[in-house]
Amino acid sequence: MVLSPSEIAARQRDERVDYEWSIDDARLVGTGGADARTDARAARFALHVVRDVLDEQAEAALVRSINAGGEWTPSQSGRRKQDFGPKVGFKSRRLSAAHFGGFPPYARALFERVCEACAGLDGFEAAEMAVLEYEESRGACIDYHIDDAWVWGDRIVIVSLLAPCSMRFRRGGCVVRVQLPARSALVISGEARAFWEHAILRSELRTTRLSVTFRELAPQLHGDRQHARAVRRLGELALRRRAPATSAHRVCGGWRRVPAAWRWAHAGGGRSAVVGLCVALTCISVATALAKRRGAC
Ligand SMILES: O=C(O)CCC(=O)C(=O)O
Ligand SMILES: [Fe+2]
Repeated sequence: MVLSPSEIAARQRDERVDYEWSIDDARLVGTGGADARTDARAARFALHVVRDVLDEQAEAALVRSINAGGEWTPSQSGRRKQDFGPKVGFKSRRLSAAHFGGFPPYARALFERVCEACAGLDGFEAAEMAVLEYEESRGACIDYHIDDAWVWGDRIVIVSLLAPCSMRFRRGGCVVRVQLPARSALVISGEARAFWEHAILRSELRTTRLSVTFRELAPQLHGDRQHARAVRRLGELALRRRAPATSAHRVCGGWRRVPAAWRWAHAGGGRSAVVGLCVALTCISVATALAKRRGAC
């Protein structure tokens, strides 16, 4: 069923919240709407929210880097995004990293800070970093969804910037509301990741908020021959390995910051360049030989 924006807004207004997720003691607090059915659904719901992974100064610097370093593109439901990761064909279930040039320079410090602050991120290899902007004047929001599990792994890490918001989780009619303060990190994994849809309602955003989401690849992609190249390239260029001294921009730059000629060569133009050069050299030698012969005559 496809709902119009006004129908979605009406449903969102009517939605009852059964539980609030209490950040500081990591448990659900019933709001009075809960009953035995919702209790059973919520029994194994768990999240990890960590306050103040950044201080205000670090947050301001990060927002400056985001705005200075990347190009915003319009996304759904009034959001704008900057996406660093593979191209994902959601219908075809194909992944390509041919144009992936790495995360922007600020990503490494942020990722390391988040890994230090949050438990349970051992072995997390970020394959995508997505920055979203929710501007309240555009009525930005994100509708209920579950992040695609064929491409993304169990853990999703979201850093909230500039404004607090609440994210709702829903499963079979049971709704949990989670407060996300600015500068906090949220790790969605386990049941909350696999079975609960999440959303941010229009009505629960008062001022502009940014979020930075890190995703790891689904484990089955690592053994999938069809995606072997893409997986290797993501592993080499995202965050995991240190940049070789001569090509720091490959890890940290992203295509926009790389000189056009380099970008072209690495995007597949290199082979054509070699062929072009060979043709040109052959033409020059033929022309020179002809000229010599003419001179000799
Ligand atoms: O912006 C957020 O906090 C949530 C983003 C999200 O759920 C998504 O991109 O799938
Ligand atoms: Fe999501």
